[in-house]
Amino acid sequence: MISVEHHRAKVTALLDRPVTQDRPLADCAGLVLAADVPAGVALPPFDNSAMDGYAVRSVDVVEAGERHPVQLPVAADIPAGRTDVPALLPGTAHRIMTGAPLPSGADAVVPVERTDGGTEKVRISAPADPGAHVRRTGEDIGPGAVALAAGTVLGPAQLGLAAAIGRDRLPVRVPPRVLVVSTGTELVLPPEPLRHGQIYESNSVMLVAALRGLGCRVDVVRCVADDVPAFRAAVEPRLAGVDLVVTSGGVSAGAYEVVKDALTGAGVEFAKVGMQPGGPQGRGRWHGVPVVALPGNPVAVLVSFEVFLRPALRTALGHPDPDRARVPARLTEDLTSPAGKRQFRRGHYTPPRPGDADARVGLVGPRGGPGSHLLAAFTQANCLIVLPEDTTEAPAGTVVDVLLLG
Ligand SMILES: Nc1nc2c(c(=O)[nH]1)N[C@H]1C(S)=C(S)[C@@H](COP(=O)(O)OP(=O)(O)OC[C@H]3O[C@@H](n4cnc5c(N)ncnc54)[C@H](O)[C@@H]3O)O[C@H]1N2
Ligand code: MOO
Repeated sequence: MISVEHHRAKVTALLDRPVTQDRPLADCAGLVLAADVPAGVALPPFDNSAMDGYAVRSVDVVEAGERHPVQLPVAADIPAGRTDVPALLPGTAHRIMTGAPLPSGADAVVPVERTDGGTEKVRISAPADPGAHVRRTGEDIGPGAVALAAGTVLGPAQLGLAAAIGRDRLPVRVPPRVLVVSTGTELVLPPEPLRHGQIYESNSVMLVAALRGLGCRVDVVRCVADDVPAFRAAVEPRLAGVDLVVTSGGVSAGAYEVVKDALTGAGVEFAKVGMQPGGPQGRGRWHGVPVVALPGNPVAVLVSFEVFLRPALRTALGHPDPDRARVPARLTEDLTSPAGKRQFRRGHYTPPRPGDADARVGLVGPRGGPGSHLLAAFTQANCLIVLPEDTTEAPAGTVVDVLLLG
């Protein structure tokens, strides 16, 4: 039996060939930036008004007040987008809109609410300090500064900044193209009615959703029979276009272990990992393509994804924090776990509240038993409870680690 860490390191090494690509911004959300991006322009690129109002010289409105407004001729109108802005002469005002360039000679903006809104001449009833309501060139980011550093996860704000500095593409770590293959002669797809002994296929649906959630492009081959020639015929022709194959089923100790039988000796190693669920696992390369072979039980598939594939893929994608958040929590029920195996139980975590006796530790209760077929219970879970290899009993009240599923 091999350890969770050993298998995880092997799976991570299998995927650690980052590919970078320049992509349109619209296709970068959630991905990781592969290189520093310098600001091509300053932000703001020019001094501009933060308010709809009047650009003035602050010295011209020093005396302005509600009872004694200062009247100035309005010499120009500057909507946002005007590129030929005339200079402001002493003793005059320019009507100006938010985002419009501040005319040279002006050093402040009086909001329209502090004026009578005139267009020929304007009565100004409040003074303005130098710099009032002016957004200075480079105040947000200076030209040439690193706007986004390599390793940044590109969310809406980061993509917005890239657009604002004039980028339409960014260099990103490219998620792999994955082929998901579910195996099992018992598997059928709706609308076919179930005959006794058959079940509806669900593993590939989970894997496709989980992989797409990481940005992977995913193809799928569902319900491959437990027959080695059938498996080869279904998968081999599709290897050329993919960076990773993820299979489910056919890896344990039975008489018809199609994935194990097809890939043993062909570059993929199979082993029992000291964990529950997700004991039987395989990984390696087949015709040079990385293969991760997961067991068939649905809960084992999802737990294996969480423990091995998700962190390995996030590492390959350059995420600074490939792992789920791990927090302590107090068990609300007694749990048991097999000796020598790390158990990942599906749980529901409630964070601590300020008034709680122990405000640092939340509560966690199991959802369903340890059986790796209990998928309905998984849908009620928001975390995995981790019981270490040397734990066989964890009574209610024990503080355990939980992985938050987000
Ligand atoms: N003698 C032993 N038997 C088993 C062992 C063992 O160590 N010795 N390990 C058990 C564990 S743990 C698991 S997990 C399973 C893994 O077996 P396989 O990977 O060979 O998976 P299958 O036998 O093909 O399927 C297991 C289970 O899951 C259902 N299944 C499979 N694929 C799907 C799918 N795509 N959608 C929905 N359900 C699926 C399948 O019908 C079986 O019920 O082996 C144990 N046995
Ligand atoms: O992967 Mo199996 O759960 O350990 O049923």
